[in-house]
Amino acid sequence: MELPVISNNAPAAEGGGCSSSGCGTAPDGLAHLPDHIRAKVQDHPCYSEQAHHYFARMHVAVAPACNIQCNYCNRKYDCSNESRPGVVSELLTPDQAIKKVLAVAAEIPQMTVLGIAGPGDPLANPGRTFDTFRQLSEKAPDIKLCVSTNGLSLPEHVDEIAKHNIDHVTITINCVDPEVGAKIYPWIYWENKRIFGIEGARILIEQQQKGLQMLTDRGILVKVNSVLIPGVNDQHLKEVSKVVKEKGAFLHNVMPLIAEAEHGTYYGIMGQPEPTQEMLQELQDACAGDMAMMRHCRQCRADAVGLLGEDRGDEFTMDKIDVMDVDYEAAMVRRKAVHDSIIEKLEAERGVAKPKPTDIPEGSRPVLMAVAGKNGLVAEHFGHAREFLIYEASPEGVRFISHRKTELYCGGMDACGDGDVVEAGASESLLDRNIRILEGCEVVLCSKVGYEPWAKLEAAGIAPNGEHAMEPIEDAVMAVYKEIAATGKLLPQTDSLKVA
Ligand SMILES: C[S@@+](CC[C@H](N)C(=O)[O-])C[C@H]1O[C@@H](n2cnc3c(N)ncnc32)[C@H](O)[C@@H]1O
Ligand code: SF4
Repeated sequence: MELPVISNNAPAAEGGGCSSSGCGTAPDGLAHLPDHIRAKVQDHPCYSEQAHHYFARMHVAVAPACNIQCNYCNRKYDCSNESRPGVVSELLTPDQAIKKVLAVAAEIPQMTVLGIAGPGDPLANPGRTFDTFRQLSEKAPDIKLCVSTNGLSLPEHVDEIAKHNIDHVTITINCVDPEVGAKIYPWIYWENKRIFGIEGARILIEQQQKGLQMLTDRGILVKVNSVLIPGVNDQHLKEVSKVVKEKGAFLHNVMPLIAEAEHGTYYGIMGQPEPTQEMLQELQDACAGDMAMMRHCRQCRADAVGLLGEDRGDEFTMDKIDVMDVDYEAAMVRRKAVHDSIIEKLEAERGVAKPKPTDIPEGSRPVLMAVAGKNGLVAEHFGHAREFLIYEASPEGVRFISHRKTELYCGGMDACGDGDVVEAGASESLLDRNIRILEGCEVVLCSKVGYEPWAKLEAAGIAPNGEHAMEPIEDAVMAVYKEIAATGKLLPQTDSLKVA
């Protein structure tokens, strides 16, 4: 069954959907979806860019084992500051997981989605995984269920997935060519033996493609994750996007490889380079012609809790949960009220198709802006932001590009830049590093910024802007773009931008 695709890719073709607020169609591209599909994605923070500002997710780490080895994965390494896939602090039994989900859902009513994504492969631990799903579908029917898998055992579990009403499945597909696969997967465990190299990759690819087809035939939404590995599959992922789209995948999430040597992965140890921001965006744009792309993935831990981009896992460790008194029946009433009010707001936003901006001169160049945002608003102090959302403003409108992670650089009471600046290393302060991370952006929008970061941002050619605090992000970005356009600095002959 061919599923309709979320049109969250921009620049949009004429008449196409677009996430941009200025391209003449509804933001987030959900408006054109059939009602039953929209209902599945509009409150799912991974499937809808708009929803991720408001709705939270959680993962429970019930699945320790894996049936393949990826050259980028080492599930053993944990560190409280570490937020990346496969890493967990506490492995849970299914019963503990249920307790935790009910406690978190009662505490965070906007938590709509429960995923099992490891720390190994959920389908290599089917007993623990499906026990968790079975209990949850009985005890918390208002929570959407998701599973992430490498796909090796997917075909044999599709019926069970359907039985538990799991209508969102993520498959990691890094290649459709076994020769490429052999460079990513040293071995798989298949029919009680280890199979190495090209033969192992061939079986894995076959199983992934078969599982994908079986899911989409049943109308289950599939997101495909692909890890972008420079020099290994960077030239190949466009083909992957095309193939999975043909099989009915709903969304493609191309994620950057994380390959730090201290994580102890094969790639990390071998010095395999990670992709740059530009490589990632270029590839996402290239694949966008074939299907809808996810650009807001935060590559969560296997026990993440909260909005994408935040991790509240420390508030919900089992020792804390064990002493919580949860009345889930009562919580469900509150959860429904919160859910419905957010959906109402999102529907109202979607109903207002913003026209293409008229007061931007023809031929104006696009501008990248970094936003310290929260809940869809320009809401964070520059010094408090742990990530910046990157938007592109152009004559077509505003589109979300990506996020960039930063670190709290201010150790003082006032994190707006007036406290003690923490050193990142011998040669660079965290503030300097954060500013380097924002390279390529010409404006930073935040609710407040201190004197020191202000001066350093300006020196780096990035205009700090605190004029749009608490405004909706896309409106604020467009307002600043128009201000810049009015100065005439966006036309082709202009060299550098300086906002007055
Ligand atoms: C930890 S896995 C768990 C689910 C399942 N085992 C799988 O691989 O799909 C979740 C996602 O993180 C990705 N991932 C794991 N380690 C990574 C790394 N070092 N860099 C980028 N992505 C990584 C996986 O490819 C997968 O898409
Ligand atoms: S399939 Fe998932 S859990 Fe297994 S090695 Fe690969 S990334 Fe790690």
